[in-house]
Amino acid sequence: MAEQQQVTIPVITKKDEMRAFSRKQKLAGKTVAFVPTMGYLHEGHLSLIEAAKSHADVVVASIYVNPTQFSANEDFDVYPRNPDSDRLQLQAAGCAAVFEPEGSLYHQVPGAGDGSNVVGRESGHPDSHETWVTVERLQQGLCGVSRPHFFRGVATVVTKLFHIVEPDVAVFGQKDYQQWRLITRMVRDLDFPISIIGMPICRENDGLAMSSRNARLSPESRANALSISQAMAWAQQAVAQRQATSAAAIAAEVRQRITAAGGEVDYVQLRDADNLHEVADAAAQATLLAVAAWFPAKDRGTVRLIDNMVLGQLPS
Ligand SMILES: Nc1ncnc2c1ncn2[C@@H]1O[C@H](COP(=O)(O)OP(=O)(O)OP(=O)(O)O)[C@@H](O)[C@H]1O
Ligand SMILES: CC(C)(CO)[C@@H](O)C(=O)[O-]
Ligand code: BAL
Repeated sequence: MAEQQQVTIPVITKKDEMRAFSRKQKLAGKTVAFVPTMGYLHEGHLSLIEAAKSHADVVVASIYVNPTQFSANEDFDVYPRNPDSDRLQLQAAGCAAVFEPEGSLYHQVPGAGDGSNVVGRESGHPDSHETWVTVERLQQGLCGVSRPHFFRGVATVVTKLFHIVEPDVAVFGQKDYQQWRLITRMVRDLDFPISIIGMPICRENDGLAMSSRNARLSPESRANALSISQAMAWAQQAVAQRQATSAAAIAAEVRQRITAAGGEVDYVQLRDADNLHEVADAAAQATLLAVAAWFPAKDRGTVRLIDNMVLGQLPS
């Protein structure tokens, strides 16, 4: 019989214990890197842990499916979860501790329902959580259109996590490109003493961007979702060879290819890769080609996938 692996990594569930753990490392002269996640880990997450190890002495990861970044009609309830496997993966990757908050990270009023602050499910209690961090311009557009509560929830929970973990460095994936730029801007604007590192997208062998949500795709959708990376690869080549550089024309072609493969496109947009301003000519600067599209899920509903490629040079 195969021997079961034991979880030996410290699993910290309380905010004050997490803060004490980090402070203890710092008192011992060590630097702390932090990798926030929503769990159901894959190699993309593990690449962030690897990067974190190269930037600090000690790495802490968090697993928390943050309710406030989901609207009521989104996939909070069916978001994939597997904490046992996550803990073992983090342990094997060399993480020093994992923060898995017990219950809600948000202030809860006894007797005020689940107090989860999921938009659309708020208890409405006057003493529940009411403080939000918004990055005014960068939270608009792209994912901010179909997920209007998303970036407010992300900026707020990342702020809370930064106050709890007190890292020197935090690592984010460029798959969530707008999120990475927004957190970089938030840290600059609000003087967090934290360096933000953005790491490249890890892909499956056939090019699909790794994502926890891929687990919810039907086999047919899994095959059809390849149209996203394939259409982006077409765009990258078209710009490199100057066959097409008009942002509008490239967006239209990418949209058409994904739609033809059965995807419902949320957006296809070309933006300045640094500040996400709109661009007209993809060859005039480092240009982000960003895509979001829905494909049918294997159970019910749809799965929203995001992906992107930079046409040209990445911002620092
Ligand atoms: N394929 C990937 N390559 C690099 N980083 C990634 C990849 N997928 C996710 N990340 C990063 O991991 C961190 C945690 O993301 P999260 O836990 O939401 O995983 P996810 O796979 O992006 O989930 P989903 O796509 O279902 O939202 C984020 O900084 C995210 O950008
Ligand atoms: C940064 C994050 C952990 C905040 O909940 C989440 O948005 C994610 O996993 O990318
Ligand atoms: N990876 C970003 C988390 C989310 O989509 O809610």
